[in-house]
Amino acid sequence: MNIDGTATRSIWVEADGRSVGIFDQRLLPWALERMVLRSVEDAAVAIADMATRGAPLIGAVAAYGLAFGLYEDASDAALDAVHARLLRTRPTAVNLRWALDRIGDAVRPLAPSDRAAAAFAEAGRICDEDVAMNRAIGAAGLPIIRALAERKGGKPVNILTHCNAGWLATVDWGTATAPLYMAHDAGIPLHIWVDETRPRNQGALTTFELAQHGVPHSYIVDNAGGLLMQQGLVDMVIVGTDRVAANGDVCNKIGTYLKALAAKEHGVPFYVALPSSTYDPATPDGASVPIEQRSADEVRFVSGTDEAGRLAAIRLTGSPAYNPAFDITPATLVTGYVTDYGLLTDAADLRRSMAT
Ligand SMILES: CSC[C@H]1O[C@H](OP(=O)(O)O)[C@H](O)[C@@H]1O
Repeated sequence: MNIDGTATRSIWVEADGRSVGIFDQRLLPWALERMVLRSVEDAAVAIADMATRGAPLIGAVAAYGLAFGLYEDASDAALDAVHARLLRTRPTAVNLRWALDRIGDAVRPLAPSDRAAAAFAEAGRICDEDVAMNRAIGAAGLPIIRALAERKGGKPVNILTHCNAGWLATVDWGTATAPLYMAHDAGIPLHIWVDETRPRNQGALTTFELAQHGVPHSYIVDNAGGLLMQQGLVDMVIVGTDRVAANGDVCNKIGTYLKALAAKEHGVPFYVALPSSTYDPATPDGASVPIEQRSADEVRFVSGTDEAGRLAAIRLTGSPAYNPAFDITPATLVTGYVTDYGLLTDAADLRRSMAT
């Protein structure tokens, strides 16, 4: 997508051909700073601290991280150790394991001297395929929005989204946002309600993306969605996901479940956008997904950037805090899964289409 009219991805190969660049998402949307990742630790710390984030993107960064490790030591033991180090960074998004396993499977049969370059190339393919999957998700979601627009007879379609499942969370396009960008580009009038998504406020990243693309939107507090649905101001909800279990349960950013409950109550269709790399047939149900517990300080402090673009934090309370980063939306609350295989309706449909 674009920043100030210049096309960019969220991750790119640097000129040396063996390091990668990313945006430091802790500083967005106020400061646009790039970071170069050259080592396993660079990649691991960037993922754990959420300098880079979003299920598909952390998979891509981890894939390059594994290649960085192999440049240092391409033995079987090093491969296993680096795989384990990167896997420990964040537990919930299945894309991380998916990408690490894919690189491991691709290079293990090779001679150690060939492994690093092969891993780096495979990480590039993961990135390119992610872009293609997100484009396909956009194409699958576009008819849903077009149908709503026809029903509204030219009035803007109001769509609520939670967290950032945009191009910053993927390699390009985004999952939940791909249909929004395609609908906007097709001339369909849209207005997006963007949940702020405490405590990390990924909604601010979504506003940055939508503003850059010229998509009308409003930033709302996390608790506003219920009222807006009650008042008929939401035509559909679309969110991304970090893992979809075999039974169709959806793990996504904390707060998603409440939006799904409100949507069910008010008859608002609730869609989940995912690439096949986020479907995990090995996890039977939502209760089996490991929910990341992040630092209590993410709740106790509000973080942002100061006038100079430096990270700054304001303390809200000294009390103990609890910070589960994700929740589970049961499959029964999901209207449909917008995927690179098209619009899928239930767990059986997911299994048939996506399981390899
Ligand atoms: C398309 S990304 C899915 C997902 O990633 C986000 O999590 P985080 O910001 O913690 O990495 C969020 O749950 C998005 O919906």
